[in-house]
Amino acid sequence: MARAISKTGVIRAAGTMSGTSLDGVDVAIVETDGQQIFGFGPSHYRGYTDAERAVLLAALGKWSGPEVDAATSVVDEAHQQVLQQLLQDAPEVELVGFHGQTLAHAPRLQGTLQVGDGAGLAEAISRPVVWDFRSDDVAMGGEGAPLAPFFHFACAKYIGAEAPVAFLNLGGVGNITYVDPRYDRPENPGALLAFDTGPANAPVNDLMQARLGLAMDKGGAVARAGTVETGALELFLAEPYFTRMPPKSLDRNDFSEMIDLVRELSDADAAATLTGMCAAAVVQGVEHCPQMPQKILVTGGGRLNPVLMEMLQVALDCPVVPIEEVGLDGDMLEAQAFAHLAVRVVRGLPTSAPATTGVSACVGGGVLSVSTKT
Ligand SMILES: Nc1ncnc2c1ncn2[C@@H]1O[C@H](COP(=O)(O)OP(=O)(O)OP(=O)(O)O)[C@@H](O)[C@H]1O
Ligand SMILES: CC(=O)N[C@H]1[C@@H]2OC[C@@H](O2)[C@@H](O)[C@@H]1O[C@H](C)C(=O)O
Repeated sequence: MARAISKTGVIRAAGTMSGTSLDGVDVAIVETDGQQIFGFGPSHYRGYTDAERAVLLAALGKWSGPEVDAATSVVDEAHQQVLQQLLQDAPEVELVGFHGQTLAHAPRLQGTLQVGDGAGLAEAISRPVVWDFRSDDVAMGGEGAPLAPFFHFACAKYIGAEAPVAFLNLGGVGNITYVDPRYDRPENPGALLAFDTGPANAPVNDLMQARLGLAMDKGGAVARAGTVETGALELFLAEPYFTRMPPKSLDRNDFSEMIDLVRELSDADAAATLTGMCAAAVVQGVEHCPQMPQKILVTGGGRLNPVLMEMLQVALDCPVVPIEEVGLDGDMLEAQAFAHLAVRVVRGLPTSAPATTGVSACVGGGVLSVSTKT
């Protein structure tokens, strides 16, 4: 017999995220009724091994075939392991939101692909699992991303924001959510505006890997020694993506040719220029906001890069701070988002809106798979 999910009240849900940086799987617990956040629980992280990362990298940009099957197995195994670990600490978890790993994203063409078998996961951990969060949005004309905005709205209420704030996620790709907390619900027109700002850390990571055999520019040390090459920056900003009105979204490798713009530069200048491009894309993005947010709360690994944070602070006319400043967890926010969204799905609440993904009407995506075990 399947475990029933309570129809009202607070649910202790776990959410997972395997992001575009391909570093590993985050899992985190949120206590929520799908609208309000009541608290946060423990979290875990399970890194991918080099061999696993190579399997995922080989499948990036592919829609089917043996590479995708191999990547799916890696994703399934890593998620089962990290969730089994979490459930030892928190057996009371009632529901799991399983994002999976995005391998390809072209919402207006082939669609969007997040691999991972939610039905298999539900059996493996004996919990109901909500997964495939993005397909319904894309089917209704949306970008399928970003999806964290409805959670950001709840976070803005949780931290007691009274004026518009922005959540800026700097992972492999950057995305921003403008939240006006004076509205009651995230689906109210005017409450949210969200979109991907541009590439964030992925190009710098790719540069570090190709030139120095490093996974990232830790602490921005390489960029700190260099100078931004303005000609390359201007060419980058001439990309039509930046003048396109939001909502809009990107695939990890949509800007992979950026690396050509810095090919002739020294390591330090190339790193500084790619970091400057990430910052400039965010600055362009902030201009799309209805008004300057009172604060920009930065989440994701980019908040740990002081060079990037300084570039943002110099260019933007409002405080740009790590999200820890308001008591939230910048490493786990995306995993927490999918816990919250899973609860919204089982409660029949929408997970995206025209202002967050460009979808034709509010939609509650996601597939619910229930374990057959008691
Ligand atoms: N100490 C650090 N210094 C500089 N950069 C860092 C540091 N820590 C993390 N990063 C950057 O942040 C990246 C990881 O960010 P994050 O975990 O938010 O990505 P993700 O969740 O995989 O991506 P996305 O949100 O696009 O799915 C690293 O690959 C690196 O580029
Ligand atoms: C298609 C896809 O997986 N997009 C991711 C990616 O990583 C960051 C950015 O691009 C964002 O749009 C999204 O993830 C976050 C969690 C989101 O949906 O809100």
